[in-house]
Order: sequence, then structure tokens, then C-alpha cells
Amino acid sequence: MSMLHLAAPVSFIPVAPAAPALRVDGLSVTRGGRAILRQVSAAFAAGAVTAVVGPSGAGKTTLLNVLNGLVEPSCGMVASEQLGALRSAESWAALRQRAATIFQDHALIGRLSALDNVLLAFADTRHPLSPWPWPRFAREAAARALADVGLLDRAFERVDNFSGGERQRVGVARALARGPRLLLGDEPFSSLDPPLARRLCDDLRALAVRDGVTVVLVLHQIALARALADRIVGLNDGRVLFDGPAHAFDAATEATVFAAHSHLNQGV
Ligand SMILES: Nc1ncnc2c1ncn2[C@@H]1O[C@H](COP(=O)(O)OP(=O)(O)OP(=O)(O)O)[C@@H](O)[C@H]1O
Repeated sequence: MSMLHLAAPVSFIPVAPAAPALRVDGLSVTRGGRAILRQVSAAFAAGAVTAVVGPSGAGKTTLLNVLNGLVEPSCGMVASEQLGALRSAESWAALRQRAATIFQDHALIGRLSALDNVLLAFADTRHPLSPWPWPRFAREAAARALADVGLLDRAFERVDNFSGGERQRVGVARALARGPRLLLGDEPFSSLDPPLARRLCDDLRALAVRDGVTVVLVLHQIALARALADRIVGLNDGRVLFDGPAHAFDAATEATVFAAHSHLNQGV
């Protein structure tokens, strides 16, 4: 049975009993007079992976950028369990402090070792030209993060010798190094072949559960989203058309979420 929820108001199908770590409510973003997100409401649980899916231009990256604190909503609210409703510049800054991003292209420096790349997560703790070693806490955290992604034994190797999957693991380690409460990724595994993407996503989910991290990933690979996310948020033309457990995102739901805008806009 399809659990599709079409048209506002969207009702949620809870998959985690815990209070959501992050919530957006009635969120709208307008750019150049055009509505990019329209009254988006969704909740993101700690210790779980939420996949955001939808056709090109649906507003997925924009939603992620709002959660990142990079895009200011035109109206609506973002609230975190720890920080409450984010209303001041300070609370947005606090959210950014707790968040980390996994980049699609890894954003690594090839001539540096895996460990040095992960240490870049702590760039603000040391002058870039400092001749001194990184602080001990940073080195320990970076080593732990590399251990978490199974690359501690290659910590001192240059990453330009690494495979695509290994590089992405280093990218994940860098994102994890500061112990983020919110981990965001915009198609972070799209450059990897599907089995590898699946393994990495699986590992990420295990880490999210272990550390109670809220993970929100924009995923183009719907099979991956179904298999590995706890929850799927399906966007089309800036609206939430589906929000529910990943297993409920069936073929009919997928067809609706990925339908052309003109069809969905009829009568709206
Ligand atoms: N700064 C901006 N100014 C004007 N339009 C913008 C801006 N940022 C995004 N848009 C538009 O908003 C829409 C949604 O963009 P967004 O990048 O969020 O979509 P997306 O779902 O991530 O798409 P894709 O899957 O192609 O990356 C697009 O039509 C885009 O052109």
C-alpha cells in the first residue's frame, strides 16, 4: 500500500520515537521573486538517516543549505532540539558549529596525507602557516575519525594514491572529525559505483546510530535511499510530496515525486 501524502498539509509517518533533533516548519525560500521552497515542513531524527529526493530543481540543495545555515528562509522556522527556534545570528552560528558537510567531490588535497586532510577540519585551531604540530586533541580526533571509516592504517599515505571510494571515506572522516550533531551531504556518493555507495552509506548509518547524529543526505540513487535511509522526504517544485519511512517510498510514490512540475501544478 502506498503511504504517499500528496498536497499540503503533509502528515508525517513517525519512524523514530525520539523528539526530532531538527525540524523545519512552514519553510519558504524565494529567490529572484521565484518560490524555491514552499511551506516545507519536515522533521529530522537523531541517530537516523533522512534522504531528500526529487527531480532536478525541486529544491533539495536549497533545503540542505537552509539546514546548513547558508540560506536564510523567507518565512517559516527552523528549530533544533538543543537550540530551540533559530531566530538570532548567534543561534544560526551555533547550528553551523554543530553541522558538517560531506562533499560530492571529496574536496581533498591530493598531496596531503589522509590524516592531514582530516585535520583540515580543525583549520580554525591553528594558523595556516604555523610550523607547530596540530593540537593533540585534533590529532586524536582525526585518528579516531579515520579509524571509524577503516583507514587508520593508511593515515600517512597521500590521498592522491587512494581510490575514489577511499577518498570519499577520508571525506567522511573529515566531516566526522569534530563530532558533528548534524551531518549533511549533497549527493555525497554519486561519483561512486552503486555497491560502494551502498557500503559507505551503510557505514555512515551505523555511525549515525552509534553517535546519535542526525544525517540528512540528498540522494539521486533512489535504490540507495530506499535501502539505507530511515526516512525519505520527497520534494517536487519546492513542496514536500512524501515524508515517511523509506520502505513506503514505492514505485507509484516515486513516479509522483518525480513527475513533471506542470502535471503537479494543475489545479494548485
Ligand atoms: N540563488 C538562486 N537564485 C535564483 N534561483 C536559484 C538560486 N538557487 C537556486 N535557484 C533555483 O532554485 C531551484 C532549486 O534549486 P536547487 O539547487 O535547490 O534544486 P535541486 O533539487 O538541488 O536540483 P539538482 O538536483 O539539479 O541539484 C532551481 O530551479 C534553481 O535554479
